[in-house]
Amino acid sequence: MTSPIMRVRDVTRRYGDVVAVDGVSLDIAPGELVGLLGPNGAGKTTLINLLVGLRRPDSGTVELCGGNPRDEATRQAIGVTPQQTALPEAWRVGELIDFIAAHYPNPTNRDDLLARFDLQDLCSRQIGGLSGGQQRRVAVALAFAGNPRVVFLDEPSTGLDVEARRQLWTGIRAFHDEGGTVLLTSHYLEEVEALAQRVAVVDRGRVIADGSVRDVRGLVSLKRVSLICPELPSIPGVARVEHNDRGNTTVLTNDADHFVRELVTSGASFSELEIRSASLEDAFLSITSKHVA
Ligand SMILES: Nc1ncnc2c1ncn2[C@@H]1O[C@H](COP(=O)(O)OP(=O)(O)OP(=O)(O)O)[C@@H](O)[C@H]1O
Repeated sequence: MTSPIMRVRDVTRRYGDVVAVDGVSLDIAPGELVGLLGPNGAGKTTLINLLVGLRRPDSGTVELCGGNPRDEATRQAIGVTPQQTALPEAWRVGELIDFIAAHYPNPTNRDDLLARFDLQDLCSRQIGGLSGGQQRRVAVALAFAGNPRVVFLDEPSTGLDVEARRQLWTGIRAFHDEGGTVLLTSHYLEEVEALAQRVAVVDRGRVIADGSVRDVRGLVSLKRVSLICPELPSIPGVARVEHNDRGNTTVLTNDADHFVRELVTSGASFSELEIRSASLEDAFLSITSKHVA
């Protein structure tokens, strides 16, 4: 079996009392494109920061390209786009690409990089004059300027419209098709589905699911049934039940039709029944509760 290009072993990282990453182990093989999915505060950014050497683990080990991510030699093989970037406003896009590329021994050709991310028309524009979405596309393209082996993208398409997002995906895919390894975080299942083969779901600092995009898709085929039902009977096939203060009950289930049939057959009194598709957040809750159980 090929050695992993990223190897995380029993890693824990705390900030004061907050355990941001809690005993995580994760291997990523060369050429994989992996999506990290998880709700706000799950620990995704911290995991990336540990992998790129910006943070040190409190315990456990992190290996990148067979070395320590804090070594300069290792870092020359990677490209990173953080969640938030502040690009120099007075610089032109082409100047910034050249500046970043100059830090690497064998950088990507500037024209190829611009073409890959459909940025040719912006090359001589000043960064400060670009829209937020255009700046974000530049920030993502910069991760590829050093001709890296591995790229880390933290929420790459935040703030982008559908067209810009697709252009970005094309550039990321082209890198992956040439054998590049990518680890990206996203709140958009659609994005992970469009790009990744593998998804690791992170919640409260732990990897609670790790599988194919199809597996995770299966998790979000859940339906959210809300109703008022003072005495909800026990019905098989329910992933999660929540009651709120206003007397509403929410049920997550893979088979809403079956749930409703059983509810009616039980004779329980209910009102205000409503069925919707579950959100990704719901899916996280459902797998988290299974994980805890
Ligand atoms: N520098 C810091 N100091 C204190 N707490 C931090 C710091 N960075 C992160 N945390 C906390 O660690 C936990 C994990 O945060 P992290 O940013 O890794 O999550 P995330 O999954 O990337 O979230 P989001 O999707 O909102 O970006 C959160 O509870 C966060 O408040």
